Amino acid sequence: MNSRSYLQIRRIIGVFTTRSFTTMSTRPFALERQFAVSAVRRACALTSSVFNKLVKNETLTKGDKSPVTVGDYAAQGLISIMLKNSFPADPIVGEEDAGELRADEGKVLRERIIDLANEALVAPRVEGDKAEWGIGPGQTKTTDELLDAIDRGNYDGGRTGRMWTIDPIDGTKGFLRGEQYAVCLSLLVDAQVQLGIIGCPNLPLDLSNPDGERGCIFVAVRGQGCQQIPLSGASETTLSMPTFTPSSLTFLESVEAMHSSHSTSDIISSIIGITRPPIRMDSQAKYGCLARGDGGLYLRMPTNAGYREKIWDHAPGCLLVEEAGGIVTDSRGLPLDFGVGRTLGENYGVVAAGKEVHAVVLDAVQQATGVKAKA
Ligand SMILES: Nc1ncnc2c1ncn2[C@@H]1O[C@H](COP(=O)(O)O)[C@@H](O)[C@H]1OP(=O)(O)O
Ligand SMILES: [Mg+2]
Ligand SMILES: [Mg+2]
Ligand SMILES: [Mg+2]
Repeated sequence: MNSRSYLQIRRIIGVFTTRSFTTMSTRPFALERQFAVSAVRRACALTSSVFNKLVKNETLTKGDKSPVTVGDYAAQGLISIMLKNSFPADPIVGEEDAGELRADEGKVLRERIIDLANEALVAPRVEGDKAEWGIGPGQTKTTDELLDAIDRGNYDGGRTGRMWTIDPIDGTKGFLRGEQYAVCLSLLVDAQVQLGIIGCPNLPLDLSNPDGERGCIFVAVRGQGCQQIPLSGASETTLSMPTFTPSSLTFLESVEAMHSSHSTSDIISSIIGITRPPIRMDSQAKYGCLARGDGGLYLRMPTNAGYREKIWDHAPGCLLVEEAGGIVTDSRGLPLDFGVGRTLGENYGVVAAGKEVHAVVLDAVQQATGVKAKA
């Protein structure tokens, strides 16, 4: 072997060794996780600042009668712009679209949303932020760029490939009341949630100390556990659901009786023998609370046959709970299917609980609703 071919072989071996070492030492979805924490932290800062300055005419009512604020639009635009810079090939299933903002009547709202999104984009980078994600000084966008970014959330979803879900403000009614809401982001690959993250700016780090520090991020990567990070800092705590017995359960449910049937939950609760009152809370913050042991059960029982649950309302939270050791199914006992499209399809509700109690709860749900178990 001449010295040139020897060097070529050494170079190939060198490259190969370096590559495999990098792959081995980097956990799957490490970059996506770092990105997601950064994007959700920035969006939480945006929504908190909106709440403090929100005025009455900055909220619209959508076709389904639900409210949407300048904060929802600006936060979706911000995350979408960051995604376009970071993972340009990945499609997005986002809750909001810019249709109403493009019309003449949307002009005032539009200008306010551009200002909010640009303010959030140019905010100084903090540890973990990367310039190539399109954030930091000088990274402003034009009106058209921002509206297009919001509309990149129009992907139809489906069973194959990578896709992100964005719910820029989940629990908009809670947000408007100054109570709980969440900024929610997830990454699905072939309809399986691989990364889920929920930022809860108003949630106490410890629910038993409501006057203590507020603001939590919950994040999970499949196979890597579920962590809580204070919104104010970087330290992480790994969460694991404690063991509950059926009678020691406290359940979590929506504040809004239109979103989840309180009366069905009451029946289920009396079948199980739960005596404690439910913790009522808006948004996917409930999934984060469940993952960290604030109550051992989250029930979401349909109120009208026509409503279809959206994938952005459950994908991140579902992974948080599973990674903390819980089980999430519908009332038939089937896993939630994130591959149907933008919705979960026909609505069989959501039953999320610790693994020791899930079977007992499911049985009670089926007794109360008449839904049959499916293998
Ligand atoms: N009729 C409905 N049934 C169930 N969920 C609904 C309904 N209308 C809106 N939602 C969505 O329920 C979620 C809030 O749930 P919760 O009541 O648990 O806080 C939100 O995603 C909200 O949309 P939005 O994101 O627009 O607020
Ligand atoms: Mg909404
Ligand atoms: Mg939502
Ligand atoms: Mg929303």
